[in-house]
Amino acid sequence: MRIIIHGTGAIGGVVGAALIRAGHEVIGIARGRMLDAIRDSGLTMISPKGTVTVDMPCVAHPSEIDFRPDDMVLLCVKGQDTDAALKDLRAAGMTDQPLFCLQNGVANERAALRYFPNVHGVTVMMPATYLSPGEVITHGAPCYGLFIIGRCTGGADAADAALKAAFDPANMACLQSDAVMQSKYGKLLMNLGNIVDALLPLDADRARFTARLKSEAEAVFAAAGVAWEDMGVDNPNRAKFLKVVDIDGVPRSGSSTRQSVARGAGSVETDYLNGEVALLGRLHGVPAPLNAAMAAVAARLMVDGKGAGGMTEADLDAVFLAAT
Ligand SMILES: NC(=O)C1=CN([C@@H]2O[C@H](COP(=O)(O)OP(=O)(O)OC[C@H]3O[C@@H](n4cnc5c(N)ncnc54)[C@H](OP(=O)(O)O)[C@@H]3O)[C@@H](O)[C@H]2O)C=CC1
Ligand SMILES: CC(C)(CO)C(=O)C(=O)O
Repeated sequence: MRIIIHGTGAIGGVVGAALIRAGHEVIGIARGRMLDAIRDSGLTMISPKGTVTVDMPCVAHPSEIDFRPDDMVLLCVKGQDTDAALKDLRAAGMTDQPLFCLQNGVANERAALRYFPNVHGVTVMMPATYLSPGEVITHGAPCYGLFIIGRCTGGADAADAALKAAFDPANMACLQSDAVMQSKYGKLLMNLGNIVDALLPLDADRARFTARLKSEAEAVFAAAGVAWEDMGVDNPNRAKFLKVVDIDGVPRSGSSTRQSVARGAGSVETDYLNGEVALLGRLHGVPAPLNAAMAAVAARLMVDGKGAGGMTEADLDAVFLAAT
């Protein structure tokens, strides 16, 4: 089995490095300074277990890969980059190989089913950061991360068993689920605070904002008949496999959305997180003004090109007040 990782940032980088360390054949698809750095000096992964550097064969585009029947593809780009990545994979010759979406949100699997028949969801519980080109970190212990996997349409099959067999010995706890999208909807509730984390200074009180976004989303899910599994700290598998621990000298740098803003990535995933709630609300006639407002604020942030932490709690209070 060969494992192709599309998007070697925080998640793809840690997963790729861990799989290579465990002896797997991995090919990364990377771009920009990350691609140059990996080609020049390898990929360095920092974790609570220490620092390792691996050689990761990388290509700049799927068209450079001769797809084989025994390939599996791990999609690790942010939601806003999914459609382009999927089209590139199809044009490059990928057909019915298993595609695993290691992504937040619930829209990626549906997008992938438009192009491919063999689509699997992955709920990613891993506090990872793209530190600099060629360098990623996970603050997860005792495992680097916890992954819930299964066919996105329900059930689990031989491809899920094969991914589990690769992940578990690579210190990435992997649990098969017959209803993986339920855990992904539960994870989505946690990610509604990503944009709040990106907007506010690090010492601000985020909880009162994220609680309101979450409760609005729960009402939308109820109206839409969406079942979800709580993936928060009370989830029994969290305590067993994954704690966020300190690593000397490298503080956890915030949510994946904050990381995008801080890195000047030029786009954020909010339309596929809070925007998913706004979409579902509109489809089911349930208002979701707070989540819709967060998607709009994120879009504005990209236009204005402002950095992370540039909004005060009072600014955000005003946005919430205007939205309701
Ligand atoms: N980071 C975390 O702690 C967690 C993240 N997640 C989820 O995992 C997913 C991945 O997030 P994360 O790893 O943080 O994101 P990153 O931005 O760190 O990594 C994504 C990488 O994919 C690259 N990329 C995007 N499109 C292409 C393309 N067409 N060709 C080649 N490379 C491409 C990006 O390049 P560029 O930088 O140039 O855009 C970037 O290097 C997201 O859905 C996120 O929400 C889930 C749990 C935790
Ligand atoms: C839950 C959280 C915030 C963990 O880092 C995450 O999933 C993300 O950063 O996108």
